[in-house]
Amino acid sequence: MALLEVKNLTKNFGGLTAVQNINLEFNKNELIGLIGPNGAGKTTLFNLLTGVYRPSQGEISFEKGDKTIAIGKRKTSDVAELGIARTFQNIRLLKDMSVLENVAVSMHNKYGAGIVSTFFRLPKFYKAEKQVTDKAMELLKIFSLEKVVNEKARNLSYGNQRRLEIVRALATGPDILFLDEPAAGMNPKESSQLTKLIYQIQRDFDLTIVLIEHDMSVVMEVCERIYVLEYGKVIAHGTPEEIRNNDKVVAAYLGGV
Ligand SMILES: Nc1ncnc2c1ncn2[C@@H]1O[C@H](COP(=O)(O)OP(=O)(O)OP(=O)(O)O)[C@@H](O)[C@H]1O
Repeated sequence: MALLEVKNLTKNFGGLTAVQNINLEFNKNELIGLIGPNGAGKTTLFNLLTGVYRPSQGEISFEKGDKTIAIGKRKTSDVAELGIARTFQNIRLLKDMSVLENVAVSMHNKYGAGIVSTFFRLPKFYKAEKQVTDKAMELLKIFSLEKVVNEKARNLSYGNQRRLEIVRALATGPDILFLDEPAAGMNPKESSQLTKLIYQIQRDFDLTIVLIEHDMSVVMEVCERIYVLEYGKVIAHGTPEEIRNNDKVVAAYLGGV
């Protein structure tokens, strides 16, 4: 059974159909690429899968324990709490908070000590605080951000801001992580380091990762399966090898690469 399954998903914006009758499946522990030309509907699909947009038609179901949960009508915060995390194309950090605070805020729900113990600073509060800090530091180390924990997020380099975004998403303890162009704006060295990290965290954290990425070297190197979108429709899916040799894909997207 797939971890997340999409059936006949459609999203209309007025007269424009951004996502049209899409069917797809993401399995547990898979690293999946989502590619396609500009305007193909990739971000709209992410927004549908994470509760930002309501589908015009179709179903999204998520397996949680032994339950199948319909995502289509849930709020973003509910979807996140179920174990579906994401990053955004345009970085969305708490820019005036420190790196550590950015991660701690993401973890808040998971390790929250409750309003009473927080207010009266009961032992439970300090225990929860320490748990949050330890866990945040552990994650920040994986992304080589441990030396900048006290910096304001706005002062980080662009590459580090992108990495912090991923740490914040990971800090929510997701089952599935959607990364919207994580290597955008990075230089080739940063992008290659990030590729290795994505590969590593998918394995170490037992995660399903779905990646939108224009950098073909990243997608082809790490993804086990790839879906290709064009004009809101899935025009191909398969292994990197199959996608590389698919005539429709070459014509639509890879031709110029
Ligand atoms: N909120 C919205 N209102 C109206 N049209 C929208 C909205 N969001 C997206 N669209 C349109 O839907 C289509 C798909 O856009 P989307 O951003 O999902 O594509 P994309 O594949 O992510 O593109 P890119 O690679 O450039 O980010 C585009 O024609 C876009 O203009």
